[in-house]
Amino acid sequence: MSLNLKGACITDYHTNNNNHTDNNNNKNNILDINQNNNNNSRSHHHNHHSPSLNLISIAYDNLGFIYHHLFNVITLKSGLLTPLLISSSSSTTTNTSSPKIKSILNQSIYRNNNNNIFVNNNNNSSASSSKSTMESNSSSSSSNNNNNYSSSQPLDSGNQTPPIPTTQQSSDATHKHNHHQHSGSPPKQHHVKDERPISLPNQSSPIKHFALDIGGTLSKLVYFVQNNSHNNNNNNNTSTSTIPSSSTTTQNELGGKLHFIKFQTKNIEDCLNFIIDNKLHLEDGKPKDVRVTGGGAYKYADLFNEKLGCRLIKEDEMHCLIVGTNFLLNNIQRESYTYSPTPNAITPREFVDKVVLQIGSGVSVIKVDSETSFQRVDGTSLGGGTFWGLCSLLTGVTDFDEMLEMTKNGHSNNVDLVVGDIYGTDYSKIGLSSETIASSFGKIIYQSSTEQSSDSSDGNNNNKQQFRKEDIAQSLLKMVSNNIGQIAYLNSQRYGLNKIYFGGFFIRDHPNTMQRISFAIDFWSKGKTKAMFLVHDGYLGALGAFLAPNEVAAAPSSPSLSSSSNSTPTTTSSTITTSTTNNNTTNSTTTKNAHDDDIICDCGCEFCEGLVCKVDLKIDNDTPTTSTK
Ligand SMILES: Nc1ncnc2c1ncn2[C@@H]1O[C@H](COP(=O)(O)OP(=O)(O)OP(=O)(O)O)[C@@H](O)[C@H]1O
Ligand SMILES: CC(C)(CO)[C@@H](O)C(=O)NCCC(=O)O
Repeated sequence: MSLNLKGACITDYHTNNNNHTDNNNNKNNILDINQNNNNNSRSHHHNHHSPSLNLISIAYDNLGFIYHHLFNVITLKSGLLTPLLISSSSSTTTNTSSPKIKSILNQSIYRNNNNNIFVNNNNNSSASSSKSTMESNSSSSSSNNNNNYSSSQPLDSGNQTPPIPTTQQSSDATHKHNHHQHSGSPPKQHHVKDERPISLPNQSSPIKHFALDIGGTLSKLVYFVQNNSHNNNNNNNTSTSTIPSSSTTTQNELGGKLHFIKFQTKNIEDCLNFIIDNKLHLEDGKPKDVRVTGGGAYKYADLFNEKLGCRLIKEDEMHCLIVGTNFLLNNIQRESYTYSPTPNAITPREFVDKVVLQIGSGVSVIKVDSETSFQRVDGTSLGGGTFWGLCSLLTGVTDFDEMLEMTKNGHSNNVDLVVGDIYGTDYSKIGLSSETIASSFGKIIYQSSTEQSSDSSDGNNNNKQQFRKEDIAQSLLKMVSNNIGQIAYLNSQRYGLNKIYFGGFFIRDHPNTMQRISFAIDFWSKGKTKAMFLVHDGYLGALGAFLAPNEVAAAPSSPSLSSSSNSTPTTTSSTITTSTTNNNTTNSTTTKNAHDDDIICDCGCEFCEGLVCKVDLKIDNDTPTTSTK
């Protein structure tokens, strides 16, 4: 199947109506100041969040097959696009009287935590709040449990129709793997539909290596699978049950895919077993070098050597992060998107100075000056690990996906102290609405002490049980995301940059998370700074390590990144600046700028829509890089 994505240049991803998404929240968060503050430009910006634009963003959704079908069916074929665009720019209200439009507005597109997309009809709710939508998601998805990928799924299953996932579905390979641990020997087949692969249709030479980013929480693996000629252009589930060995790839087989999978770092053995089972580490039966970034490159170097017999080549984390980010922005047309729909939210063709925030366990803030130069300028320990850890402590839930589900059904104002609780009204003089969060979790002690004075028999603080897990989870998510948003904004101001890219597994396209961060940036910058998200947000570093042999920068206008970055992990105050050289690495060539032509996926994989890299990666695995330690 050939997919011509011509014209689909807007890469907004928006899952719901912003005016509705935070239905429970928008009365009590820091960002709602502007709703009551006429002086704030965000009230204007809110107009962009009209249902019509949400629809446009749905229509332009960059995340897969639903985009394609919805866009064609709803907008192009029905001719709805133009009227809706006009409506969105000229009015804050949308004529929703048409049954067709009504049904579309009640339809939400979701990309769940497994990066799969599905449509949900909220026909019973004209105000399709996140809560009601996600509730119906749960029910719709549970009815589709049979469609889950299982660990018996063939590894190279890129030609399959995407499943309708469950919202509770575990998304990392560890869980899948653990199901089989009792057997003593790990299964040879693993769940690998974890993240969306990137198609490399023009890849002409074999890629023999793989790379890892071993972080404090998750270990991310990137590997290449050459297209199997007899699987090509074939949508049925007949792929081989194991990854074709890299040593079996030949120059005759054009094209292939980059695959992405993650494991919990605390179960690093799972990752090693996956590599061993699929012989990723062997070439002609002999162990080859493996490129690893993240703290685990240091911590687990010996383990890799012992278990795989491989030499571990350490790649600098910040360096890989920026290499991976730049590569994606340069080469994957549909990689970046904004949560808030704006007309110019397209993947930039030219390099833009930017701030990149990596939200992993902790947060790194990196100022990127050019293709070849960057600095880590800030960081905070209040990151994804904070949310996960505190949420687990306070709610007893340990699964990250379950936590995020809980946030959707929470009312954080039950635990957060808002301005109205303190003032009894707005504090409009300084622009604070009564519903602005004055103190995250500030209401807990207030309510606890009130309770205690009336019932002092509870000496074990059991009265805290009155707080719902969902409310706590939502409050935590807001607290961490608002804080990250504020730090991001302040750093963008510090350097006069108006684009902030967010990476790291904390994001994972989660609507509430993106909404909080986007609103924070939007609010503080009065709409001038954009929060951008990336489809492969969790894999930036791993991809950077994968590209490290030659660090291909695909756009001909851009020089190849040649790094001389510091080889030691950075601290908050430290700076890494890559040297600026315009020398393309000898073997690093590009065939075309990915943006020059329409993106046509010819591999038959619906997952590849818009995630096609036209570059022919000439990676010389034998050439050591400057970042090799
Ligand atoms: N399935 C999941 N399991 C665990 N954490 C998840 C999951 N999905 C998302 N997360 C979030 O992602 C965070 C980890 O993100 P990421 O993998 O980017 O960081 P890391 O590389 O492990 O950390 P660091 O870069 O700080 O060493 C977790 O702290 C959690 O907030
Ligand atoms: C330590 C790293 C770089 C490891 O990825 C990350 O977790 C981080 O940036 N933490 C924040 C540390 C700080 O700057 O306060």
